[in-house]
Amino acid sequence: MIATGRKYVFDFDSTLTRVEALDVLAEMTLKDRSDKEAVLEEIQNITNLGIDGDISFTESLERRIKLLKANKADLAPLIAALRKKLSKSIEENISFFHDHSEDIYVISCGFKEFIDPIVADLNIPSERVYANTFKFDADGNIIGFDEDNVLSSHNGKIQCLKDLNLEGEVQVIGDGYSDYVMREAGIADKFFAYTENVHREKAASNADYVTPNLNEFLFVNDLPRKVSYPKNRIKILLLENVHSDALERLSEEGFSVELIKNALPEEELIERIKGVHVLGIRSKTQVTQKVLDAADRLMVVGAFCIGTTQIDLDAAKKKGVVVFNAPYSNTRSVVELAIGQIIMLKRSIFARSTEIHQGKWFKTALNSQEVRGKNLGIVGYGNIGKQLSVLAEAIGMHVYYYDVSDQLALGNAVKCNSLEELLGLSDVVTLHIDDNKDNENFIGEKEISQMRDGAMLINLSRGFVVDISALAAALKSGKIGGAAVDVYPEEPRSNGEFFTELAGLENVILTPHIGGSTEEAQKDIAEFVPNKIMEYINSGTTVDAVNFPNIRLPKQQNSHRFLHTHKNVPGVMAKINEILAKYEMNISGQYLSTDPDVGYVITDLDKDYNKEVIQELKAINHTLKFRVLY
Ligand SMILES: NC(=O)c1ccc[n+]([C@@H]2O[C@H](COP(=O)([O-])OP(=O)(O)OC[C@H]3O[C@@H](n4cnc5c(N)ncnc54)[C@H](O)[C@@H]3O)[C@@H](O)[C@H]2O)c1
Ligand SMILES: O=C(O)CC[C@@H](O)C(=O)O
Repeated sequence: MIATGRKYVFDFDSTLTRVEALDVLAEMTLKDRSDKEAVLEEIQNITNLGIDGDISFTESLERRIKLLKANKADLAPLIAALRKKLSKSIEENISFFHDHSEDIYVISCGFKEFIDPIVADLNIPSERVYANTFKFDADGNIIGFDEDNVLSSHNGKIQCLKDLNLEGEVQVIGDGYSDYVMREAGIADKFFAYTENVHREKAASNADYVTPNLNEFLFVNDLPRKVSYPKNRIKILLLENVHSDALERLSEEGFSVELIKNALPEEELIERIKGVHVLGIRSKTQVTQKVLDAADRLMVVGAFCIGTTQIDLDAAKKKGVVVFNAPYSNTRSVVELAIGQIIMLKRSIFARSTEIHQGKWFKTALNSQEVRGKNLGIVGYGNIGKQLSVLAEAIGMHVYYYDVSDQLALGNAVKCNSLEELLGLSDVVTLHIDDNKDNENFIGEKEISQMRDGAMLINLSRGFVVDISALAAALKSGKIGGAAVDVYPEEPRSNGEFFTELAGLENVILTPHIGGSTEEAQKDIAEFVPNKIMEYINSGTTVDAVNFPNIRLPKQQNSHRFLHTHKNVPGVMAKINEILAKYEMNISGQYLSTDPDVGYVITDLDKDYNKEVIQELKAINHTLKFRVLY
């Protein structure tokens, strides 16, 4: 795999290190000066002008050294600071520098006095470091640089590389235009614009290849590297305006993330899903069988909400696509809204408020009651229902609940054995059943007729749960005294026009599916779901996946991890182990999790093995997905 005769020429500042060394030196030497910020800005401007070739490099160097007012004594702390500033992916791939030491050169317009000790840690000896050197006065003050060094002159890197007369393919890796010029002059064969620390447009637009980190560079060159698959190659598409923290978190991890404000219709999603590894959605995007069929790379769907019926979970599983959601992040937000709505409905507040908006004063106690001592009927005693139960009791309500599954009563809440019983008892009925499609028209004409006259209805669960026409009729007739509705059978994909039969009816609070739309909930979701996604991508862990066998995996210890997802049919596990045995793999751990449809086998192995084993494992009948992690 190792290409013979290839030479790698690295830039130093902002490539091997995350910083420009002279900027760091300036921070040190100027730290007690009142004009520090202004001088620092000037130095940085001059640095950038020099890097982009907008002023001659010699001029940039002269001007910066004058402003720096540095001394020999400043170099030791500078070196100590730079040691801590190696670029992240350079640090991760130290073994590349050790294994290829003979073929690696540093050509920098920085200074050997600080570059040599830093790159020595990377096993690059001083004789393969080409850089400027300082001039000092008798007191050790830095007063200039060796002007005879080609690297102190404009485009000096060209001459330096020419003089080296390297054999074989020469690849230059650097962040600046001054690195590209070696390729432009025809002395280097390839220029990789290195953007891990800074993206310089002039360098990137001319590059043969833009590499966001060393892992990508090594991947492209098919060289051994720290990670099996560079994270920048993992494409994440986030829809429906999920909180920007999610974008930040996933981008910081190194993934390539795109954010779109709206949900996409099926045809558009089918186009956009190609090449996407992770899809992030909320409640509006339908991830159908057709979408999943079009998804050629999809590994994970993150539902940035509670509900997951918008996703064909079964089809996803059969394709080895894992789905995560955020089951608790917005629970409290929904509960608080429900409490507010119960009070607002019982006091007819929206009717009174609307009148004043229309210029009408109507002070009355008509249809205005306290909630204290009233009966609240909670249908669906799950995460939301239970929390609401506790808060409603705290404001003096009597709580009754009904759930299809056996749920323990909290506080003094009383369990009802049937929906009819609950409906007949409640002054306010609030729906918190799950988004199971069997719950369609769960509350219709019949159920409404079983409610107390003048009782209120709240729906914060799913739109299809209530027959809207039946509700509208009951509100008009006065059978129902008021309603709060947050969810609708049909909801638009993006903000704009919307119409419902309930619009304009008195004592009806209508909200656009915002039960979980609080800053707190969205921020929490933007942490919870990306963490699940990253855990799965980085380690294979599927804890809390909603459609997949759940398994928490131990940390990989200096091993490669094979993750094999297959249809749960007899013989696959045996076949996997037969192949591992055939290749005499040294297994350090093996984990299995299954459900009736899918088997998920994870094997940790010694790093040295015949790579043909991968092809054989992928070719096993009934394999749904296979990947290697390291
Ligand atoms: N409006 C919003 O913005 C918003 C925000 C969050 C959640 N939700 C929705 O709220 C609902 C509840 O969320 P949760 O986190 O409490 O869910 P959950 O799964 O914890 O609880 C749902 C409960 O409903 C029960 N249930 C299901 N069908 C039932 C039926 N027919 N009769 C009686 N009980 C039934 C279940 O057994 C379960 O205990 C979900 O539909 C969710 O999508 C809406
Ligand atoms: O934020 C959303 O789009 C959905 C909110 C809510 O219905 C949920 O399922 O969590």
